[in-house]
Amino acid sequence: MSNRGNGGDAPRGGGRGSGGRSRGGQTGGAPGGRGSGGGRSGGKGGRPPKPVRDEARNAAYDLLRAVDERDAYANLLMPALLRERRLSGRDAGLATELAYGTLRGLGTYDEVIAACSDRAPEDLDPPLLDAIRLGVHQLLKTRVPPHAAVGTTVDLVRLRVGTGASKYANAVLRKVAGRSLEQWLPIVAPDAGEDPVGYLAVAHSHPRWIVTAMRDAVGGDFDETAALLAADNERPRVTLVARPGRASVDELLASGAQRAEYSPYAAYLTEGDPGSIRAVAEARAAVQDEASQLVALALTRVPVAGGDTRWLDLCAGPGGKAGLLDAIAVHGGGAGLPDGASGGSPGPVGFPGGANLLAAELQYHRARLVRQTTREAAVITADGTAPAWRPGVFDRVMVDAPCTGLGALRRRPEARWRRDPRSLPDLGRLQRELLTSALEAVRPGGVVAYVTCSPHLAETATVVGDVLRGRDDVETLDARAYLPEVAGLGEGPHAQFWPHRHGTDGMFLALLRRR
Ligand SMILES: C[S@@+](CC[C@H](N)C(=O)[O-])C[C@H]1O[C@@H](n2cnc3c(N)ncnc32)[C@H](O)[C@@H]1O
Repeated sequence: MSNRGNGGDAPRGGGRGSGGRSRGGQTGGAPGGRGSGGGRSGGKGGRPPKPVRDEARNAAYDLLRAVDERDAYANLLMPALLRERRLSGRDAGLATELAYGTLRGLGTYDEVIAACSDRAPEDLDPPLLDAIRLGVHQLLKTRVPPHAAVGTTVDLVRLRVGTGASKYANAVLRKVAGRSLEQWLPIVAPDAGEDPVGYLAVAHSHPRWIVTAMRDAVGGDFDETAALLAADNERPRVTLVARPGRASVDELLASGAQRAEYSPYAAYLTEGDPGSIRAVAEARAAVQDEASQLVALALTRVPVAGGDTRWLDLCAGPGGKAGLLDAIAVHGGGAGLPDGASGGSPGPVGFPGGANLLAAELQYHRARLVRQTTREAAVITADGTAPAWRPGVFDRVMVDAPCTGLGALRRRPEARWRRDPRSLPDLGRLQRELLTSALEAVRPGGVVAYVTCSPHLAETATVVGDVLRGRDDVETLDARAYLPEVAGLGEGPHAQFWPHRHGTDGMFLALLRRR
């Protein structure tokens, strides 16, 4: 992530350049006096002590380098890296926290580094910059003691980058250690009154364009935007789904999970590896965000007159929602739930079962993943905009459209720096085509769910509004009415989940009935 898009384009505060570099661990005493960070200054005129290799920090560092050098996806690479290094338990937790936290926070950290260095972050050698970021994260966002944060980082730079670079890192980090994050922000962030977007971008480490999009999506409120951005920097909880008729929430609870707040199929896993739970290993249960479960459930709850046997998932890969829809279609929404109850949810579970799902996915390898999450569904590799089916044959259609994924930034730590606002027009065209195709595929009286994992208005209400403009054959339903267990879904008629309100991904749902 040496080039992190336009995240750092906020005007810098007065601190830039105020902390001139000094060498060899002699930083001249960092102001603020937070213990001055310890660090490695070496013996009197002698050689510094032999660097110690810290496996957790090395793994975190290697992840940062892989994300920068080969565009690796952190959440895919990290588990493999931990296995390869034989890191488990606390070490695995530390490596993951340090790597993900650094990736999330580097928009803030680069501003602090800029204030403590005579070179702009973009002018530093990327391997050195990543190591310094790792050190800054420990200093400003963790309870790692400052001397350990500086010392382990300096050792890491000596081992992995070079001795000269380690002196530079030492000098920068000792300056950083002189202040807390709260003390740095007024120095490095723009004034919140003059440039609220710039302030939020630096304070919460998001590119400006995402701050603007989130602000618009929450209705312009500064504090709510700040809460949303802060939630993006939190580690998401692990939520499991018990696919009805295949597993039960009680089975997940017996495996150590906790009852969830909203979805009747959900349980929260607060510790441990989901893969070690038998129902998950057997694909009867899975890891699935609660909002993903609820938008699928909402589609199945809408009453549909007449036959209700043919369902379509138009964008099914990798198969999360298809896995749940397939189970509900076949077994019914109440299967596996206690009699007359719907888990922790007061909402009805609705559909009685007896339907079949067709799951379509453009990419072959993703269609193969859908086959692993479903049991009874027919899975095809197909372009949803050029249907392989006759029009008007489906009773329910899910279109979970490709999008920027701005609602899932918590679980993809580097994503905010990779997403590009220039992708919005192409995505918007595809979203409109897919929704139009879904409305053609559904029969009169049938229902379509349009879903995105993004709250960006250009991908949500605007798409729905544009597609429906001039059409009198589609009724917009109040999606919130089919999610009675969840408050705070917005002004309607569409429903918007939020990380800061619901602890879920920022999932959008529109429910549309063909007349
Ligand atoms: C947001 S993801 C769907 C996630 C999925 N519903 C789930 O819950 O796991 C969007 C999917 O649409 C697929 N896609 C993109 N263009 C498509 C098209 N024209 N027809 C069908 N699928 C398409 C992408 O490959 C991607 O797998």
